[in-house]
Amino acid sequence: MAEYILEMKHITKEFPGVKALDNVNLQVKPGEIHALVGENGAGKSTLMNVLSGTYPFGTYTGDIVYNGEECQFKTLHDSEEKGIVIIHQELALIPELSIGENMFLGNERKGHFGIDWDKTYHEAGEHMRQVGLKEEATTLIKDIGTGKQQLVEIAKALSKNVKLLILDEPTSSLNEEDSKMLLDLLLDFKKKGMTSIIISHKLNEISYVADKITVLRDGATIETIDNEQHNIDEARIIRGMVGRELSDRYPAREHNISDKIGMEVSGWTVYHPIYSEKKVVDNVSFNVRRGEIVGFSGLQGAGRTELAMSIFGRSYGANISGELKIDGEKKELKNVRTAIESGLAYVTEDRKGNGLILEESIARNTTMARLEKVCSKGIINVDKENAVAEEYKEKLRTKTPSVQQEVGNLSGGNQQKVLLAKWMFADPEVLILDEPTRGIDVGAKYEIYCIMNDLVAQGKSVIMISSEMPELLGMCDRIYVMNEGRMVAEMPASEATQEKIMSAILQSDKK
Ligand SMILES: Nc1ncnc2c1ncn2[C@@H]1O[C@H](COP(=O)(O)OP(=O)(O)OP(=O)(O)O)[C@@H](O)[C@H]1O
Repeated sequence: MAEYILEMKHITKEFPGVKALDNVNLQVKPGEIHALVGENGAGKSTLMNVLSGTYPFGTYTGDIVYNGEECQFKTLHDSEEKGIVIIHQELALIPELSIGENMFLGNERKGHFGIDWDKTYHEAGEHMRQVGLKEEATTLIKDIGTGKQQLVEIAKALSKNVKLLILDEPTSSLNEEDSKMLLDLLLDFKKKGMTSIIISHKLNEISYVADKITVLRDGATIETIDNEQHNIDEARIIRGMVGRELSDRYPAREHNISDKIGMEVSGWTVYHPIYSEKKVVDNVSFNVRRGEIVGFSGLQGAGRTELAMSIFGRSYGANISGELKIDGEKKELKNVRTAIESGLAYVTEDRKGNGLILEESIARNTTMARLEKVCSKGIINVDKENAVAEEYKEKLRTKTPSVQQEVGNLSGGNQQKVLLAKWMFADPEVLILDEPTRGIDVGAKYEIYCIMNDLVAQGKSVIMISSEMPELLGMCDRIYVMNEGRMVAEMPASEATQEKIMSAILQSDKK
């Protein structure tokens, strides 16, 4: 057998104005789990898109040798035929179709009279068993959580006879339990001889699963570290990624919490927009002071996003009741516009669905929530708009050749930065951040934390919803815990631990 199952040699790929990959090399041995790490915009996704034929042969330079054979993939289908399957950051499943239908979409199991449904569901069931997915193959995708959807994608890859599985940030929207399950599944596949490449910003997960770690920086290969030989710690990976030591993950802050309450919510109840009997948020009360960062912890489905969105101008839910006060004054925020005018901002976890217009420029997306701030006499002052966008580009170190670039062309993490810029420019008094560092590299995370510190230093209030407990513990003054739509605990961050938070959740489950 050849030493390497995959060799990518001298790969260079350019987009207008950006050299996304500059002479990149990657060597992967059969049966290993190979991690690709690097800052946002380093070129990780682009490299995998070259490999999978998403960027066809001819649009890049360099060679791909797979199983000893030189490959010139023109489509995704070409690479799949060789057993190379890529699972993207944003899952490509169709919510209204069943697990089985999704699994064989475009690759249907045919009988004499069209699709053979018995065969479809039988085979789907087999692959679901291989990934430990305990559901019926006829269950609709929209009725299962993200963790299980990710397993469906992997089962789908198995149905295509995958030999080299590529996962682009597979755990970014999974909770800790689902992430662990997925990583253990990869380790299990490895024992059976499968090769995987995994892109992730979660360095603890990389240290846990990866045999080798290749670091990309600014479109170039920096190094490949052997985790088996050296048992790599996170600090070592960070050094490779950002080219310097990052001694502290969370910037220090002078605690200057005022007695004044910035926002107070009492008895907040929200019903599901379609299943009108279902309470998604149940009689929740909380507050955040000026100068304070308050964290919201909980498992997926705890109702935190729904709570935040329903407060933010009734962007979610039906039959919303409860009282909301901003700076002691009772408010009725009937829509997003009144919410923004009342000094509230919500940075969504779903940047594509809710936050950004991908076909628009970075500049327009930055000013969108408060266009009037760059208008004179009702007309947008383009110079002013560009200057604002430039300022935030510098502040957040957004990687782009120009603020005129369409947001859709940015890497995932850089899109997140534009979303943050948009809401910072809105200059809110109360800022709700929903998973603000998802898909963000370690260096940029630090910068986002610094911005949060700046905001509270100016006397604003910040609420952070996060599924990463270390981040909540590292950044917040106070932590609320939600479970199944209810508020189940509140504690000062100084007294909080991961165990205490988990036990509050588990205790409330028993009630
Ligand atoms: N279609 C495109 N048009 C123009 N530029 C692009 C396009 N796709 C990617 N780029 C640019 O190429 C560079 C590499 O992007 P890529 O998505 O590969 O980064 P990444 O390492 O995967 O980042 P992240 O961790 O944020 O997902 C970025 O500067 C990005 O803006």
